Amino acid sequence: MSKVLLASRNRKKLAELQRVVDAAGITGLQILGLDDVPEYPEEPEDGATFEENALIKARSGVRATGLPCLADDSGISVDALNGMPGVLSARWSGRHGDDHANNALLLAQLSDTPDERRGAAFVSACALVLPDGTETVVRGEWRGRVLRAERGPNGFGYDPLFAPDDEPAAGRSSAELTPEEKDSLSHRGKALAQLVPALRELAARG
Ligand SMILES: O=P(O)(O)OP(=O)(O)OP(=O)(O)OC[C@H]1O[C@@H](n2cnc3c(O)ncnc32)[C@H](O)[C@@H]1O
Ligand SMILES: [Mg+2]
Repeated sequence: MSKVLLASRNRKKLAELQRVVDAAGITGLQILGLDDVPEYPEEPEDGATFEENALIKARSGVRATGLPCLADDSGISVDALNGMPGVLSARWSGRHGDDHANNALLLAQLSDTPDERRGAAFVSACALVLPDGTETVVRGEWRGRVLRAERGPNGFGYDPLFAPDDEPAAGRSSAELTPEEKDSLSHRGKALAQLVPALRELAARG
């Protein structure tokens, strides 16, 4: 069984990757999380772009474990905030990973922004780095609008505040989509879809 490490502390990303791999019918690929490998010092996510940060995470995973390594760096880019929070999305409120505080701050910052200027995009860059040094970086984007209050129980992070533009999601936040609906439309779904052939090949190596 081939192994790939998802160098992420976010369990929701692990679940999304597992669903994409299962939906693609890829068998023979075991996805490990950081909890499944010996602890190693993680480097700061201090890149200027999602792509740089995804590479930082994937390269350090390969260096530490010798396993093929996948990493996602993602966030929400709000038009009215000139693309911020962007790479700072996970720590926008100053407390890393505090979804509730991050969402509250974003809502407050946009309180005077009218509906027609609440456009935003979720962005995901995914990097796959192999022990032989091969590096592949892909990107997916998901356009929508920032709502005026949180809505819906699913997903994570900014999902309750994000209303996708796509017709099938009409009138719902991304936290009101089923996991399968989110995968088929989302930034991460679009990025990971581009890596499916490489993951299939990894699995086939046994
Ligand atoms: O770095 P790792 O360990 O992978 O996990 P993380 O949660 O810190 O992930 P990022 O550094 O990539 O930060 C991404 C932030 O952007 C937000 N985000 C990314 N994808 C999202 C999604 O699909 N739905 C909602 N929010 C998302 C979420 O709030 C995250 O805190
Ligand atoms: Mg992070």
